Amino acid sequence: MTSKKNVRESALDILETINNNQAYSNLLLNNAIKKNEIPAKDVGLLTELVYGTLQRKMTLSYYLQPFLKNSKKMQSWVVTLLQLTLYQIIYLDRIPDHAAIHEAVEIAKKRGHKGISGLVNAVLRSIQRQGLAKTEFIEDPIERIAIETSHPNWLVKRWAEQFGLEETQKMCELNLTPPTQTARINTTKTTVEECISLLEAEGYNVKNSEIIPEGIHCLKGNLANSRCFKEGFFTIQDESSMLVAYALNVKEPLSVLDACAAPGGKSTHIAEKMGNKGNVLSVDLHEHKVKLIRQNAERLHLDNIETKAMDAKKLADVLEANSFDRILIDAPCSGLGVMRRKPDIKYTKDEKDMDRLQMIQLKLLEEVSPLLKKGGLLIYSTCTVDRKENEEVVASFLETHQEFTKDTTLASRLPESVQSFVEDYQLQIMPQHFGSDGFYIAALKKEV
Ligand SMILES: C[S@@+](CC[C@H](N)C(=O)[O-])C[C@H]1O[C@@H](n2cnc3c(N)ncnc32)[C@H](O)[C@@H]1O
Repeated sequence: MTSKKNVRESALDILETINNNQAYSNLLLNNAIKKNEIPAKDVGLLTELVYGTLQRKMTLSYYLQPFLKNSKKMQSWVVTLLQLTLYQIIYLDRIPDHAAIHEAVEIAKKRGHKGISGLVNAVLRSIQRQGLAKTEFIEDPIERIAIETSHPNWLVKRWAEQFGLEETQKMCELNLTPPTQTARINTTKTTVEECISLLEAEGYNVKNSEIIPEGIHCLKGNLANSRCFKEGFFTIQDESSMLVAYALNVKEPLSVLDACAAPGGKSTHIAEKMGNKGNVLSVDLHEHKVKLIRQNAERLHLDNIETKAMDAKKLADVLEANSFDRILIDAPCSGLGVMRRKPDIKYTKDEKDMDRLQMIQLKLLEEVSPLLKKGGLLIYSTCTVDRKENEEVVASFLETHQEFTKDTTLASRLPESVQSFVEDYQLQIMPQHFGSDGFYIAALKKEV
Protein backbone atom coordinates (compact mmCIF):
# COMPACT_ATOMS: atom_id res chain seq x y z
CA MET A 1 0.00 0.00 0.00
CA THR A 2 1.49 3.42 -0.88
CA SER A 3 1.51 6.07 1.82
CA LYS A 4 -0.09 9.45 1.22
CA LYS A 5 2.90 11.21 2.74
CA ASN A 6 6.18 9.42 3.11
CA VAL A 7 7.98 8.84 6.39
CA ARG A 8 10.09 12.00 6.40
CA GLU A 9 7.24 14.25 5.26
CA SER A 10 5.08 12.80 8.00
CA ALA A 11 7.88 13.30 10.56
CA LEU A 12 8.23 16.94 9.46
CA ASP A 13 4.46 17.53 9.80
CA ILE A 14 4.40 16.02 13.29
CA LEU A 15 7.42 18.02 14.45
CA GLU A 16 5.92 21.22 13.09
CA THR A 17 2.59 20.59 14.84
CA ILE A 18 4.43 19.94 18.10
CA ASN A 19 6.45 23.15 17.67
CA ASN A 20 3.40 25.25 16.92
CA ASN A 21 0.70 23.78 19.13
CA GLN A 22 2.60 21.92 21.82
CA ALA A 23 0.48 18.89 20.97
CA TYR A 24 1.32 15.45 22.38
CA SER A 25 3.85 13.59 20.25
CA ASN A 26 2.41 10.10 20.87
CA LEU A 27 -1.10 11.09 19.74
CA LEU A 28 0.17 12.90 16.64
CA LEU A 29 2.32 9.92 15.74
CA ASN A 30 -0.60 7.49 15.95
CA ASN A 31 -2.81 9.79 13.85
CA ALA A 32 -0.13 10.25 11.17
CA ILE A 33 0.48 6.50 10.93
CA LYS A 34 -3.23 5.97 10.23
CA LYS A 35 -3.81 8.99 7.99
CA ASN A 36 -0.76 8.45 5.80
CA GLU A 37 -1.07 4.67 5.85
CA ILE A 38 2.56 4.34 6.92
CA PRO A 39 3.58 0.71 6.30
CA ALA A 40 4.34 -1.32 9.43
CA LYS A 41 8.00 -1.69 8.41
CA ASP A 42 8.43 2.13 8.48
CA VAL A 43 6.65 2.86 11.79
CA GLY A 44 9.90 2.33 13.74
CA LEU A 45 11.79 4.81 11.54
CA LEU A 46 9.01 7.41 11.78
CA THR A 47 8.96 7.08 15.58
CA GLU A 48 12.72 7.37 15.77
CA LEU A 49 12.82 10.44 13.50
CA VAL A 50 10.16 12.27 15.51
CA TYR A 51 11.41 11.39 18.99
CA GLY A 52 15.10 11.62 18.06
CA THR A 53 14.81 15.07 16.46
CA LEU A 54 12.66 16.32 19.33
CA GLN A 55 15.01 14.86 21.96
CA ARG A 56 18.06 16.53 20.34
CA LYS A 57 16.41 19.79 19.23
CA MET A 58 18.71 22.18 21.14
CA THR A 59 21.87 20.31 20.10
CA LEU A 60 20.77 20.30 16.46
CA SER A 61 20.02 24.04 16.62
CA TYR A 62 23.48 24.68 18.04
CA TYR A 63 25.10 22.77 15.16
CA LEU A 64 22.93 24.48 12.53
CA GLN A 65 23.34 28.03 13.81
CA PRO A 66 26.72 28.87 12.18
CA PHE A 67 25.34 27.81 8.79
CA LEU A 68 22.15 29.86 8.91
CA LYS A 69 22.71 33.51 8.10
CA ASN A 70 19.24 34.64 9.05
CA SER A 71 17.32 31.88 10.75
CA LYS A 72 14.80 34.32 12.26
CA LYS A 73 13.52 35.17 8.77
CA MET A 74 13.48 31.53 7.71
CA GLN A 75 10.12 29.77 7.77
CA SER A 76 9.96 27.45 10.76
CA TRP A 77 9.31 24.33 8.69
CA VAL A 78 12.60 24.88 6.84
CA VAL A 79 14.51 25.01 10.14
CA THR A 80 12.68 21.87 11.33
CA LEU A 81 13.46 20.09 8.05
CA LEU A 82 17.15 20.95 8.51
CA GLN A 83 17.08 19.64 12.10
CA LEU A 84 15.32 16.44 10.99
CA THR A 85 17.91 15.84 8.29
CA LEU A 86 20.88 16.71 10.48
CA TYR A 87 19.54 14.25 13.06
CA GLN A 88 19.73 11.47 10.47
CA ILE A 89 23.22 12.51 9.34
CA ILE A 90 24.67 12.62 12.86
CA TYR A 91 22.81 9.93 14.77
CA LEU A 92 21.43 7.35 12.31
CA ASP A 93 24.23 5.25 10.86
CA ARG A 94 21.94 3.13 8.72
CA ILE A 95 20.83 6.07 6.57
CA PRO A 96 23.51 7.28 4.10
CA ASP A 97 24.01 11.05 4.29
CA HIS A 98 23.36 11.55 0.56
CA ALA A 99 19.98 9.78 0.87
CA ALA A 100 18.92 11.95 3.82
CA ILE A 101 19.99 15.14 1.98
CA HIS A 102 18.28 14.07 -1.24
CA GLU A 103 14.99 13.47 0.62
CA ALA A 104 15.24 16.85 2.35
CA VAL A 105 15.76 18.64 -0.97
CA GLU A 106 12.77 16.84 -2.49
CA ILE A 107 10.54 17.80 0.47
CA ALA A 108 11.74 21.42 0.24
CA LYS A 109 10.89 21.47 -3.49
CA LYS A 110 7.44 20.08 -2.85
CA ARG A 111 6.58 22.33 0.10
CA GLY A 112 8.41 25.48 -0.90
CA HIS A 113 10.11 26.62 -4.09
CA LYS A 114 13.40 26.19 -5.91
CA GLY A 115 15.11 28.85 -3.79
CA ILE A 116 14.29 27.00 -0.57
CA SER A 117 15.40 23.61 -1.88
CA GLY A 118 18.66 25.22 -3.04
CA LEU A 119 19.20 26.70 0.41
CA VAL A 120 18.47 23.39 2.16
CA ASN A 121 20.93 21.64 -0.13
CA ALA A 122 23.60 24.34 0.36
CA VAL A 123 23.32 24.33 4.19
CA LEU A 124 23.50 20.54 4.47
CA ARG A 125 26.40 20.24 2.01
CA SER A 126 28.33 22.99 3.89
CA ILE A 127 27.87 21.10 7.16
CA GLN A 128 29.15 17.96 5.45
CA ARG A 129 32.24 19.83 4.23
CA GLN A 130 33.03 21.93 7.30
CA GLY A 131 31.93 19.59 10.10
CA LEU A 132 30.13 20.37 13.37
CA ALA A 133 31.01 22.97 16.01
CA LYS A 134 32.74 21.44 19.05
CA THR A 135 30.71 21.53 22.27
CA GLU A 136 33.73 20.73 24.50
CA PHE A 137 34.80 24.35 24.19
CA ILE A 138 31.67 25.70 25.87
CA GLU A 139 33.17 26.93 29.12
CA ASP A 140 30.12 27.13 31.38
CA PRO A 141 29.39 23.51 32.42
CA ILE A 142 25.65 24.18 32.78
CA GLU A 143 25.44 25.56 29.26
CA ARG A 144 27.57 22.73 27.91
CA ILE A 145 25.34 20.03 29.44
CA ALA A 146 22.25 21.94 28.26
CA ILE A 147 23.46 22.02 24.66
CA GLU A 148 25.04 18.57 24.56
CA THR A 149 21.98 16.85 26.02
CA SER A 150 19.32 19.27 24.80
CA HIS A 151 17.80 20.23 28.16
CA PRO A 152 16.82 23.84 28.88
CA ASN A 153 19.44 25.86 30.76
CA TRP A 154 17.17 26.69 33.69
CA LEU A 155 16.47 22.99 34.28
CA VAL A 156 20.13 21.92 34.15
CA LYS A 157 20.95 24.75 36.59
CA ARG A 158 18.08 23.77 38.88
CA TRP A 159 19.07 20.09 38.88
CA ALA A 160 22.76 20.92 39.39
CA GLU A 161 21.81 22.95 42.49
CA GLN A 162 19.61 20.13 43.80
CA PHE A 163 21.62 17.02 42.89
CA GLY A 164 25.12 18.19 41.85
CA LEU A 165 26.64 18.53 38.40
CA GLU A 166 27.73 14.91 38.01
CA GLU A 167 24.30 13.35 38.72
CA THR A 168 22.66 16.02 36.56
CA GLN A 169 24.89 15.18 33.60
CA LYS A 170 24.16 11.45 34.03
CA MET A 171 20.42 12.10 34.21
CA CYS A 172 20.44 14.36 31.14
CA GLU A 173 22.44 11.81 29.14
CA LEU A 174 20.17 8.96 30.16
CA ASN A 175 17.11 11.01 29.17
CA LEU A 176 18.32 10.81 25.56
CA THR A 177 18.16 7.02 25.40
CA PRO A 178 15.00 5.26 24.20
CA PRO A 179 13.02 3.65 27.06
CA THR A 180 12.54 -0.12 27.30
CA GLN A 181 8.94 -1.32 27.38
CA THR A 182 8.23 -2.98 30.72
CA ALA A 183 5.15 -4.72 32.09
CA ARG A 184 3.74 -6.04 35.36
CA ILE A 185 2.33 -9.55 35.41
CA ASN A 186 -1.19 -9.93 36.79
CA THR A 187 -0.42 -12.46 39.49
CA THR A 188 -4.13 -13.15 40.07
CA LYS A 189 -4.30 -14.69 36.57
CA THR A 190 -0.87 -16.14 35.76
CA THR A 191 2.76 -16.44 36.80
CA VAL A 192 5.78 -14.60 35.42
CA GLU A 193 7.21 -17.84 33.96
CA GLU A 194 3.93 -18.81 32.27
CA CYS A 195 3.42 -15.34 30.82
CA ILE A 196 6.98 -15.15 29.51
CA SER A 197 6.60 -18.48 27.70
CA LEU A 198 3.21 -17.46 26.25
CA LEU A 199 4.72 -14.20 24.99
CA GLU A 200 7.70 -16.04 23.53
CA ALA A 201 5.28 -18.34 21.72
CA GLU A 202 3.70 -15.19 20.25
CA GLY A 203 7.15 -14.12 18.95
CA TYR A 204 8.13 -11.62 21.66
CA ASN A 205 11.58 -11.39 23.18
CA VAL A 206 11.01 -10.83 26.91
CA LYS A 207 13.03 -11.26 30.10
CA ASN A 208 12.55 -10.89 33.85
CA SER A 209 12.92 -7.47 35.47
CA GLU A 210 16.01 -7.19 37.65
CA ILE A 211 14.15 -4.99 40.14
CA ILE A 212 10.53 -6.09 40.43
CA PRO A 213 9.65 -9.77 40.97
CA GLU A 214 6.48 -9.53 38.85
CA GLY A 215 8.04 -7.22 36.23
CA ILE A 216 9.23 -8.09 32.72
CA HIS A 217 11.21 -6.29 30.00
CA CYS A 218 10.19 -6.49 26.35
CA LEU A 219 13.21 -6.44 24.03
CA LYS A 220 11.33 -6.94 20.77
CA GLY A 221 7.78 -6.08 19.71
CA ASN A 222 5.02 -3.97 21.26
CA LEU A 223 3.34 -5.81 24.13
CA ALA A 224 0.12 -3.84 23.66
CA ASN A 225 -0.56 -5.85 20.47
CA SER A 226 -0.21 -9.27 22.12
CA ARG A 227 -2.94 -11.81 22.88
CA CYS A 228 -1.67 -12.03 26.46
CA PHE A 229 -2.39 -8.31 26.91
CA LYS A 230 -5.97 -8.66 25.67
CA GLU A 231 -6.48 -11.57 28.03
CA GLY A 232 -5.44 -9.45 31.00
CA PHE A 233 -2.19 -11.22 31.85
CA PHE A 234 -0.25 -7.99 32.40
CA THR A 235 -0.26 -4.20 32.56
CA ILE A 236 2.26 -2.09 30.65
CA GLN A 237 3.89 0.02 33.35
CA ASP A 238 7.25 1.53 34.21
CA GLU A 239 9.22 -0.27 36.92
CA SER A 240 9.45 2.80 39.18
CA SER A 241 5.65 3.00 39.28
CA MET A 242 5.54 -0.65 40.32
CA LEU A 243 7.31 0.27 43.56
CA VAL A 244 4.29 2.15 44.85
CA ALA A 245 2.16 -0.90 45.66
CA TYR A 246 5.15 -2.31 47.58
CA ALA A 247 5.48 0.94 49.51
CA LEU A 248 1.76 0.78 50.42
CA ASN A 249 2.17 -2.62 52.09
CA VAL A 250 -1.02 -4.20 50.74
CA LYS A 251 -0.39 -7.91 51.20
CA GLU A 252 -3.82 -8.59 52.75
CA PRO A 253 -7.35 -7.38 51.89
CA LEU A 254 -7.63 -3.76 53.05
CA SER A 255 -9.62 -0.63 52.22
CA VAL A 256 -7.45 1.57 50.00
CA LEU A 257 -8.08 5.02 48.52
CA ASP A 258 -6.21 5.89 45.32
CA ALA A 259 -6.99 9.61 45.11
CA CYS A 260 -5.43 10.39 41.68
CA ALA A 261 -5.89 7.08 39.97
CA ALA A 262 -6.38 7.29 36.19
CA PRO A 263 -5.60 5.34 34.07
CA GLY A 264 -5.33 2.88 36.95
CA GLY A 265 -1.78 1.51 36.67
CA LYS A 266 -1.24 1.63 40.42
CA SER A 267 -4.86 0.90 41.45
CA THR A 268 -4.79 -2.38 39.52
CA HIS A 269 -1.43 -3.33 41.01
CA ILE A 270 -2.79 -2.70 44.52
CA ALA A 271 -5.92 -4.73 43.67
CA GLU A 272 -3.74 -7.60 42.40
CA LYS A 273 -1.50 -7.52 45.45
CA MET A 274 -4.60 -7.89 47.65
CA GLY A 275 -5.48 -11.01 45.63
CA ASN A 276 -8.63 -9.48 44.12
CA LYS A 277 -10.03 -9.03 47.64
CA GLY A 278 -10.49 -5.99 49.91
CA ASN A 279 -11.49 -2.73 48.23
CA VAL A 280 -9.74 -0.04 46.19
CA LEU A 281 -11.61 3.23 45.67
CA SER A 282 -10.05 4.80 42.57
CA VAL A 283 -10.80 8.48 42.12
CA ASP A 284 -9.92 10.83 39.28
CA LEU A 285 -11.25 14.18 38.11
CA HIS A 286 -13.25 13.35 35.01
CA GLU A 287 -15.52 10.55 33.85
CA HIS A 288 -13.52 9.89 30.65
CA LYS A 289 -10.41 9.24 32.74
CA VAL A 290 -12.25 7.10 35.29
CA LYS A 291 -13.58 5.03 32.40
CA LEU A 292 -9.98 4.03 31.59
CA ILE A 293 -9.57 2.67 35.13
CA ARG A 294 -12.75 0.58 34.72
CA GLN A 295 -11.61 -0.71 31.32
CA ASN A 296 -8.26 -1.75 32.76
CA ALA A 297 -9.83 -3.42 35.80
CA GLU A 298 -12.21 -5.30 33.50
CA ARG A 299 -9.44 -6.45 31.16
CA LEU A 300 -7.48 -7.70 34.17
CA HIS A 301 -10.60 -9.40 35.65
CA LEU A 302 -10.36 -7.47 38.92
CA ASP A 303 -13.57 -7.06 40.94
CA ASN A 304 -12.22 -5.21 43.96
CA ILE A 305 -11.94 -1.76 42.32
CA GLU A 306 -14.65 0.85 42.68
CA THR A 307 -14.37 4.12 40.77
CA LYS A 308 -15.50 7.68 41.35
CA ALA A 309 -15.19 10.73 39.10
CA MET A 310 -14.65 13.77 41.29
CA ASP A 311 -12.14 16.24 42.68
CA ALA A 312 -10.29 14.32 45.40
CA LYS A 313 -10.01 17.58 47.36
CA LYS A 314 -13.76 17.35 47.97
CA LEU A 315 -13.84 13.66 49.00
CA ALA A 316 -14.03 14.58 52.68
CA ASP A 317 -17.50 16.08 51.98
CA VAL A 318 -18.87 12.71 50.90
CA LEU A 319 -16.77 10.14 52.76
CA GLU A 320 -16.29 9.47 56.48
CA ALA A 321 -13.09 10.66 58.11
CA ASN A 322 -10.68 7.91 59.30
CA SER A 323 -12.11 5.31 56.93
CA PHE A 324 -9.20 3.93 54.83
CA ASP A 325 -6.34 1.62 55.86
CA ARG A 326 -4.15 3.02 53.09
CA ILE A 327 -4.19 6.16 50.97
CA LEU A 328 -2.20 6.77 47.81
CA ILE A 329 -1.76 10.30 46.44
CA ASP A 330 0.03 9.81 43.11
CA ALA A 331 -0.11 13.52 42.49
CA PRO A 332 -0.29 15.49 39.26
CA CYS A 333 3.28 16.75 38.69
CA SER A 334 5.70 18.27 36.16
CA GLY A 335 6.73 14.80 34.89
CA LEU A 336 10.44 15.61 34.75
CA GLY A 337 11.15 11.92 35.39
CA VAL A 338 9.53 10.73 32.16
CA MET A 339 11.28 12.86 29.55
CA ARG A 340 12.54 9.83 27.68
CA ARG A 341 8.95 8.88 26.87
CA LYS A 342 7.69 12.43 26.48
CA PRO A 343 10.49 14.66 25.16
CA ASP A 344 7.98 17.50 24.65
CA ILE A 345 8.08 18.06 28.43
CA LYS A 346 11.63 19.45 28.14
CA TYR A 347 10.51 22.43 26.11
CA THR A 348 7.08 23.14 27.54
CA LYS A 349 7.57 23.22 31.34
CA ASP A 350 9.03 26.14 33.25
CA GLU A 351 9.80 26.96 36.86
CA LYS A 352 6.41 28.58 37.40
CA ASP A 353 4.80 25.20 36.72
CA MET A 354 6.57 23.75 39.74
CA ASP A 355 5.36 26.59 42.00
CA ARG A 356 1.80 26.08 40.80
CA LEU A 357 1.98 22.30 41.13
CA GLN A 358 3.42 22.48 44.64
CA MET A 359 0.29 24.30 45.79
CA ILE A 360 -2.00 21.71 44.19
CA GLN A 361 0.01 18.83 45.67
CA LEU A 362 -0.09 20.30 49.17
CA LYS A 363 -3.79 20.98 48.90
CA LEU A 364 -4.43 17.37 47.86
CA LEU A 365 -2.48 16.10 50.88
CA GLU A 366 -4.33 18.52 53.18
CA GLU A 367 -7.80 17.55 51.99
CA VAL A 368 -7.37 13.82 51.47
CA SER A 369 -5.30 12.90 54.55
CA PRO A 370 -8.19 13.15 57.08
CA LEU A 371 -9.74 10.12 55.35
CA LEU A 372 -6.93 7.85 56.59
CA LYS A 373 -7.58 5.64 59.64
CA LYS A 374 -5.39 6.11 62.71
CA GLY A 375 -2.42 3.78 62.33
CA GLY A 376 -2.89 3.84 58.55
CA LEU A 377 -0.26 4.48 55.88
CA LEU A 378 -0.22 7.32 53.35
CA ILE A 379 2.00 7.21 50.28
CA TYR A 380 2.71 10.40 48.36
CA SER A 381 4.33 9.88 44.96
CA THR A 382 5.21 11.75 41.76
CA CYS A 383 6.96 10.92 38.48
CA THR A 384 9.19 13.94 38.78
CA VAL A 385 12.72 14.77 39.86
CA ASP A 386 12.39 18.07 41.68
CA ARG A 387 12.69 18.87 45.38
CA LYS A 388 9.98 21.52 45.25
CA GLU A 389 7.30 19.02 44.24
CA ASN A 390 8.72 16.19 46.33
CA GLU A 391 10.68 16.69 49.56
CA GLU A 392 9.42 20.26 50.08
CA VAL A 393 5.77 19.29 49.72
CA VAL A 394 6.07 16.47 52.23
CA ALA A 395 8.16 18.50 54.70
CA SER A 396 5.65 21.32 54.57
CA PHE A 397 2.74 18.91 55.13
CA LEU A 398 4.49 17.27 58.10
CA GLU A 399 5.19 20.65 59.68
CA THR A 400 1.50 21.44 59.98
CA HIS A 401 0.20 17.89 60.65
CA GLN A 402 1.53 16.61 63.94
CA GLU A 403 -0.75 13.55 63.63
CA PHE A 404 1.48 12.27 60.78
CA THR A 405 4.99 10.89 61.25
CA LYS A 406 7.71 9.69 58.89
CA ASP A 407 7.41 5.97 58.19
CA THR A 408 11.01 4.82 58.37
CA THR A 409 10.14 1.18 57.60
CA LEU A 410 9.68 2.06 53.89
CA ALA A 411 12.96 0.43 52.74
CA SER A 412 12.09 -2.92 54.31
CA ARG A 413 9.01 -3.27 52.10
CA LEU A 414 10.73 -2.50 48.80
CA PRO A 415 12.55 -4.95 46.53
CA GLU A 416 16.13 -5.44 47.67
CA SER A 417 17.93 -3.66 44.83
CA VAL A 418 16.04 -0.45 45.58
CA GLN A 419 16.51 -0.41 49.35
CA SER A 420 19.87 1.37 49.40
CA PHE A 421 18.34 4.37 47.60
CA VAL A 422 15.80 5.00 50.38
CA GLU A 423 16.62 7.84 52.73
CA ASP A 424 14.69 7.39 55.93
CA TYR A 425 11.07 7.58 54.69
CA GLN A 426 11.67 8.85 51.17
CA LEU A 427 12.89 7.44 47.88
CA GLN A 428 14.01 9.50 44.90
CA ILE A 429 14.67 7.22 41.96
CA MET A 430 16.74 8.91 39.26
CA PRO A 431 16.50 7.58 35.68
CA GLN A 432 20.18 6.60 35.79
CA HIS A 433 19.72 4.32 38.82
CA PHE A 434 17.94 1.49 36.98
CA GLY A 435 16.99 2.96 33.62
CA SER A 436 13.41 3.35 34.88
CA ASP A 437 11.47 6.62 35.20
CA GLY A 438 12.56 9.32 37.63
CA PHE A 439 10.14 8.84 40.52
CA TYR A 440 9.56 9.94 44.13
CA ILE A 441 7.88 8.09 46.98
CA ALA A 442 7.33 9.25 50.58
CA ALA A 443 5.75 7.09 53.29
CA LEU A 444 3.82 8.73 56.13
CA LYS A 445 2.04 7.14 59.07
CA LYS A 446 -0.99 8.48 60.92
CA GLU A 447 -0.45 8.13 64.62
CA VAL A 448 -2.87 5.98 66.61
C1 LIG B 1 0.23 10.93 37.86
S1 LIG B 1 -1.36 10.80 37.25
C2 LIG B 1 -1.96 9.34 38.01
C3 LIG B 1 -1.46 8.04 37.42
C4 LIG B 1 -2.12 6.85 38.08
N1 LIG B 1 -1.94 6.85 39.51
C5 LIG B 1 -1.62 5.54 37.51
O1 LIG B 1 -0.75 4.91 38.08
O2 LIG B 1 -2.13 5.12 36.47
C6 LIG B 1 -2.22 12.03 38.15
C7 LIG B 1 -3.71 11.99 37.96
O3 LIG B 1 -4.26 12.91 38.91
C8 LIG B 1 -5.47 13.37 38.39
N2 LIG B 1 -5.88 14.54 39.17
C9 LIG B 1 -5.38 15.80 39.12
N3 LIG B 1 -6.01 16.58 40.04
C10 LIG B 1 -6.91 15.80 40.66
C11 LIG B 1 -7.87 16.03 41.69
N4 LIG B 1 -8.02 17.23 42.24
N5 LIG B 1 -8.65 15.00 42.08
C12 LIG B 1 -8.52 13.77 41.52
N6 LIG B 1 -7.62 13.50 40.55
C13 LIG B 1 -6.83 14.50 40.13
C14 LIG B 1 -5.16 13.60 36.92
O4 LIG B 1 -6.34 13.60 36.16
C15 LIG B 1 -4.23 12.41 36.60
O5 LIG B 1 -4.97 11.37 36.04
